[in-house]
Amino acid sequence: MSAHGSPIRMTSRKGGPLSGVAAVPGDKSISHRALILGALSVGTTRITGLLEGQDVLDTARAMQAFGATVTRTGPGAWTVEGVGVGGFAEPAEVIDCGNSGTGVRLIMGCMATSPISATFTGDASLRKRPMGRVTDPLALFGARSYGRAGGRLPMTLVGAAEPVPVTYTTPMASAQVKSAVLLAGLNAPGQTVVIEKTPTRDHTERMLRGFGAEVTVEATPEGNRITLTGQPELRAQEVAVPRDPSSAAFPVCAALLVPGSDILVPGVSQNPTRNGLFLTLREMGADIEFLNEREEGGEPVADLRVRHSALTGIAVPPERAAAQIDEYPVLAALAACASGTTVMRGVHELRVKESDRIAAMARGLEACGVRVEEDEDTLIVHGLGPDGVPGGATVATHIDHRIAMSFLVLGLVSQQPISVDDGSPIATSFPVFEDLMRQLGASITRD
Ligand SMILES: O=C(O)C1=C[C@@H](OP(=O)(O)O)[C@@H](O)[C@H](O)C1
Ligand SMILES: C=C(OP(=O)(O)O)C(=O)O
Repeated sequence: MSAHGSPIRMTSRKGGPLSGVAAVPGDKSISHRALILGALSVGTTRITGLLEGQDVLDTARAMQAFGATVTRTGPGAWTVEGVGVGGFAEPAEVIDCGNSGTGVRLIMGCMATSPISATFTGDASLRKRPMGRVTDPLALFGARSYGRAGGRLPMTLVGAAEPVPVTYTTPMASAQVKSAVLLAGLNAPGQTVVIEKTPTRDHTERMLRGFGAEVTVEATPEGNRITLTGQPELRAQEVAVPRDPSSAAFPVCAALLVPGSDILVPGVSQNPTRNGLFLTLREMGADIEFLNEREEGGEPVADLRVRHSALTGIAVPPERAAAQIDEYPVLAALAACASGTTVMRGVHELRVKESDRIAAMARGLEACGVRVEEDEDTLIVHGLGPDGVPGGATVATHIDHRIAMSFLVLGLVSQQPISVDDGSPIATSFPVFEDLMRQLGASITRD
């Protein structure tokens, strides 16, 4: 599943206002976790609203390989018959996680404390990404890993036959690392503790509790101290996956940029560990109304009414980085059309995503005529104001869905169209992106 086939060149160009309802698909982070926790539970978990993007489909296939029965019963409707904590079978095949850092790192976590081994691989993007950040803490449980230089995939992980519980302070703000440790802790006796200096998305903690595990979170001077009591019996659940705020970011930013636009984006998570972009956009002058605030699938959600707005560059608070980590590419594209400068600091984690997102955005924006500055931890975009971005370039996306979608959004307002060399990775997280954007009135074509 890691082959992307032939590249799909796509182009976006200026057109009329965007209007209508942008019902974006299910949350990717929660979809992975629903399948994984379903596989680790006793009984049949029923999931609705599952994101049917390639990243999540790869996790579904992996759960089958470890012994769970995963069945699609309708659009976004899936069941998982779990094998219980500690019940994973040794897979007979290589686990190919495609483009998904979340998939591979969480799955490594949940097999690391079982007496089985598995070999993991992924596409050319995932094979470049660092896995030491999960295999280091997993080694403390007793797991061993054999990968390529620099802790790269392909990699074989040998699970601990007699795991011990672990107390681990995450060295970087990463929900994937936190989650890998907590999932490994499920099959270790006693209490596994993760301390994180900066809070990151908390779906694993919320969902583990929902599946019946004992998880406590305590605020300490060192940061959040998350304690999991090992070897629980997880019980199958009904999971209604809320819509993905990281996907919502694309139609939201497009509507803010295209003159005359007025759209509604229903059911967007307002989980404080995920809503950083919306706070940032409001500080830039965005007209976003949060309507009908409620709870869905255990997450606070709201319907967003978004209207075209005059935007001003700001310094994004670095402490907000984790809560909008996947939204920096589209924020950088939007910042190019703001008046003034947008400063994004504390963003070094962007360098180890599907691509080096600081470099990919900087090179792409420069090709479109925008002045940027970067250092290891910073991206600064000098906005050209509405109508100021020349465009007229073909941007390299480096097998990165968010780079592709960000430049397709920018092309809706640049003076000349913008093309991306390969839009096929969009299917990893937002398979209906083109249709949804076209229905709103955007001009996005395949060349
Ligand atoms: O746990 C998750 O579901 C995710 C965590 C983040 O990655 P890091 O843990 O590398 O920050 C994020 O970028 C990714 O898209 C999804
Ligand atoms: C970083 C992302 O995903 P992952 O790490 O799961 O590949 C993303 O979707 O932006």
